Amino acid sequence: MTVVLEARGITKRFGAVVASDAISLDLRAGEIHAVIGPNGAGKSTLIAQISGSLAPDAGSVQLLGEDITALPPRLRAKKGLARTFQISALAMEDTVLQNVLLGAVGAAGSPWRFWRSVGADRDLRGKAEAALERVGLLSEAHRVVATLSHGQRRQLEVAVALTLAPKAFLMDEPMAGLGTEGSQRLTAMLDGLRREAPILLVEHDMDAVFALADRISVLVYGRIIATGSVEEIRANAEVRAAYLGEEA
Ligand SMILES: Nc1ncnc2c1ncn2[C@@H]1O[C@H](COP(=O)(O)OP(=O)(O)OP(=O)(O)O)[C@@H](O)[C@H]1O
Repeated sequence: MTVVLEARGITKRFGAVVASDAISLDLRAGEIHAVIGPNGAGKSTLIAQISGSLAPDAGSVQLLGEDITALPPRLRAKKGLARTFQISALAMEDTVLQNVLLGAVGAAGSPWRFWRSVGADRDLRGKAEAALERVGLLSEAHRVVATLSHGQRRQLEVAVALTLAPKAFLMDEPMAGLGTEGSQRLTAMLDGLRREAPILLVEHDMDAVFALADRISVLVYGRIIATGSVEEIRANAEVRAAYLGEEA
């Protein structure tokens, strides 16, 4: 199976803390690969190094075989590495459609055109509407973002990311703060999204992880102690002791 994204030997120390201890993992076409682990295990630090907001002390990141370790986040995003849910980057006073158009214009590489002519740019508008349809928000296109539910905002963030024609998604706790219904709706949406681009998913909500993940990697003290299917991870004694056990 095609490896889309690969981290090799990612290492990061903060003083005496080894937050990433030679972490290697890959993300393959069509899959959702979840990274789970207790608080402080190093999940956010790992995602930050893959997305480029934090430089590793050692190791490399490859996107479709290209070494992107030295690229800043913006250039990684341009190459198709789409990070969502980090901090909401939505413009709350603008409409749903305007937010997606802004993303589409950014992807087209000419933001200065936005306020003058974007409304007339059919190609961009078509891309924005297709992205909204994909996440189930087309009917809300003219609503102001501030009036959306948290769950709808997450859907909108995915729509903005989709305008980049992503090769891979990095998702950091998409279910955080959502109620049961919102989580279920987002889970259903992410379920289909993996066909467009594979998803590296950091998530505390184990219902969502077990429902979605093709593979799970378990991170404990900066080290991956196991990678496998949902069944393999559930049955793994070391994982149960280190992580799942404490939740039971
Ligand atoms: N900027 C920093 N400076 C110093 N230590 C840090 C820094 N960022 C993270 N750490 C430490 O690195 C370790 C991993 O933290 P990280 O936030 O990556 O874990 P996490 O698995 O994402 O945790 P959580 O599930 O609580 O979000 C922790 O011991 C944390 O205290």
